[in-house]
Amino acid sequence: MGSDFDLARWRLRGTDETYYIPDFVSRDEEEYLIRKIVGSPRHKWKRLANRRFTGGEIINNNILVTSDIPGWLNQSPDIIKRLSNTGAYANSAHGAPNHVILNEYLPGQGIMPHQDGPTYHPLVGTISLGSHAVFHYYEYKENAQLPEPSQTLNDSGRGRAVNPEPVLSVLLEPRSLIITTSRLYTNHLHGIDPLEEDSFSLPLATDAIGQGSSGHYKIANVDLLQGSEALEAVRGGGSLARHTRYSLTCRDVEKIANAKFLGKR
Ligand SMILES: O=C(O)CCC(=O)C(=O)O
Ligand SMILES: [Fe+2]
Repeated sequence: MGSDFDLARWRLRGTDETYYIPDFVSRDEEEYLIRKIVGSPRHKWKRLANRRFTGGEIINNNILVTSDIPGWLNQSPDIIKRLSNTGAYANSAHGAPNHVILNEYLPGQGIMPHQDGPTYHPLVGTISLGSHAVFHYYEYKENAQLPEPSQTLNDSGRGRAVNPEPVLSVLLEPRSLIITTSRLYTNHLHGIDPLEEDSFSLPLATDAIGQGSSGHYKIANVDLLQGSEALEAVRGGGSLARHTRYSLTCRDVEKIANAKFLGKR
């Protein structure tokens, strides 16, 4: 993937802020990366519920203490370089991700709708390995400031009610990359439902009239899907069983501290 990568080609219809790139890593690379993830020393990851972190620790004032991206992510294959070659990180402070969060999901596990917050340049690249997921983006309810604890997500969204109907849903195939930027990053939330399988509904006949092949499918990237199983499930109103999924979420932390200086405090 050279630096002439055509990012615009992968933009999701109807958005200015989301790019879905299927087969961002090959099957061999996927297998290699999963092997490295599963075999990497657990003490190197900061653990939080079903999430593991690498690539440095963020301390309370939004500073990355060390940049510690493991060799299997930035050597061969050099996923970090491949991400920066998409051009998506061109305007971020370092022009490339310097922080990676690894999430691990068993079938039936998801992640509550949340925002990633202001620590990062407002752009995240998410690589899916091992299984698909359906990623939903949500918006806050207009003028709603009432506390709704069941829908309170993280500090950035505390007390704001969320519209439970997603504004955008994307099927993330294994080996794909999704890039979320700008308003969808800063104003919306994102999450994955805790399901063992994802079911897809057919578009209503009335909706489909004049809408072309992808008309009103709930899955916004139906035109960009590569796998026949995924296409069949979405187009045919079928379902896809989830397997263990690993996601690598790659961001640019804007302020990097001098680790030695911090250590002496
Ligand atoms: O696993 C994913 O695809 C999403 C993870 C996520 O939203 C996060 O780490 O902030
Ligand atoms: Fe997130």
